Amino acid sequence: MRRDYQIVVLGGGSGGISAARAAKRAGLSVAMVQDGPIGGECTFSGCVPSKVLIEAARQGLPYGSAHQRLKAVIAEIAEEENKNAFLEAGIDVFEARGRLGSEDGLLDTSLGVSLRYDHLILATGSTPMHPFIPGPSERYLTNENVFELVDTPKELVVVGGGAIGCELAQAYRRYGSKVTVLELSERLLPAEDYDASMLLGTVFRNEGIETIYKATVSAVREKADGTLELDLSNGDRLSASHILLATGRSPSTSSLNLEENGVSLDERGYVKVDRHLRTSKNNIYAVGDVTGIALLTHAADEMGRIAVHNITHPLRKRSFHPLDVPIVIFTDPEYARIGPSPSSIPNTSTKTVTFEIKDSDRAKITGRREGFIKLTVTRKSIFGYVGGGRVLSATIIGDRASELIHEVELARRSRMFAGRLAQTVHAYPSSSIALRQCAAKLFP
Ligand SMILES: Cc1cc2nc3c(=O)[nH]c(=O)nc-3n(C[C@H](O)[C@H](O)[C@H](O)COP(=O)(O)OP(=O)(O)OC[C@H]3O[C@@H](n4cnc5c(N)ncnc54)[C@H](O)[C@@H]3O)c2cc1C
Ligand SMILES: NC(=O)c1ccc[n+]([C@@H]2O[C@H](COP(=O)([O-])OP(=O)(O)OC[C@H]3O[C@@H](n4cnc5c(N)ncnc54)[C@H](O)[C@@H]3O)[C@@H](O)[C@H]2O)c1
Repeated sequence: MRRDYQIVVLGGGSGGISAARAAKRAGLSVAMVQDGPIGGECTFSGCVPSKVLIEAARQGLPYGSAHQRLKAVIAEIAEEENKNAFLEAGIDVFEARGRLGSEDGLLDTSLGVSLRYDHLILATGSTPMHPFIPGPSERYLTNENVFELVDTPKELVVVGGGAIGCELAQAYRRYGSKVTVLELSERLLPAEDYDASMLLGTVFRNEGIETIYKATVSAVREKADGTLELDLSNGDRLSASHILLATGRSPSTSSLNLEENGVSLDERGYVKVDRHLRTSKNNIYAVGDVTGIALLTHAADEMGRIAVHNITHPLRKRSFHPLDVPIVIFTDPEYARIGPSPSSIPNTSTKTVTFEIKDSDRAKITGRREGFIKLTVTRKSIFGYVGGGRVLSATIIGDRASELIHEVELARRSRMFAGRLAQTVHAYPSSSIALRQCAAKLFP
């Protein structure tokens, strides 16, 4: 059987949902092919369950109640985003695996139905990367099964001190697990700001989370009582009841017939796209994790809309700008960044001012004193540093960093004079006054 559509979206996670809805809004006939529940990783094994656990731990709930809440929140979101809701919205849904067909413009599905498309949007996401560790691999947890745990792990070893590792290590520690983080690099969040990483390392130590740097697991043995014994690359040994792998992601691009159909992949297997999100094949776009660009839900969501816009407005294309995507890591204190990564900022043509959160009255009131804001500005064309210059980037670690970052994002996006942040009246005693105080340091 064959069906015809203007747009076919392969994958029903954050990127696919956004693309399918945008295509429908644009009045196109659209089908989504999804081999699991609509919502993908974010809803079922990513943002939503992890953030419920983190927030419930912050509120002091016991793990059992947190786990019930996690299930309830997922169910509530799935209630709004499911096959029926999409069908009602006029989006055909095929619950199937899809792959590019041998004929141009054709997607084959495991249901035996082939879908002819004018444009295809790839949104197949990514899966956890599994480093090779000899041992009982069926005992290794990833984000795909860790949220199924109904009891707190007694002794949890988290392999990888990146976004997932840091968020979950802290959450499980707060539920009472003995937690050890193993990180290959010399610090937590190695891609992020050095000082923020040092601060988080101190917070982790104070909370009783052990951190072992420049180390990984080289082998695991399961003892008769079920305990796991871990050999570390530095020669040490650890024992644990559970191991969680959080060592990065692999793109879901194998067995899609992509290269056979002219869609180029990069050396890591991610789909190569140009700034308009078009692949090396004219009528195929890609959005979300599968592009390897910014592995975040809000990035996938934005990419979905941009891809559809570019398909429907070929003469007025929009670009996707990864540097305009905020990064937030929901540790406590929260970490947030907008703009170029700290290591890529040239310090010859920029100025950075830092404000310690402890110096704000809000911090004195709440007692949440840890953290800082770093604001980096660059010269504005013609005006140079007049008016404070142009906002280039910001790093915030501290209470409510996840909220504060968006004000800087707006300033950056609108190429605002940084001084406007210092001129803007902020309510006393809010957390965001700290941002105004930080910007004021541009005018000593
Ligand atoms: C623990 C964790 C916490 C996270 N927390 C956050 C957070 O707080 N904020 C944030 O912004 N991001 C967070 N992320 C990242 C976020 O979850 C992802 O960036 C986002 O879900 C990617 O969306 P996507 O649509 O690209 O892919 P996915 O959500 O993976 O969707 C792709 C879908 O395509 C389906 N699929 C794959 N191949 C095929 C095929 N051949 N046929 C049919 N269907 C197919 C898959 O089953 C999948 O459901 C987190 C991730 C993890 C793991
Ligand atoms: N709050 C959020 O937005 C959020 C939360 C979680 C995840 N995510 C997304 O999910 C993606 C994946 O998260 P992640 O934490 O798996 O990846 P990551 O890239 O953030 O971190 C992986 C970490 O594991 C380390 N590592 C790699 N191999 C190792 C090994 N063999 N032994 C020890 N350490 C090793 C790396 O040095 C790195 O620090 C992130 O890139 C992020 O975009 C976002």
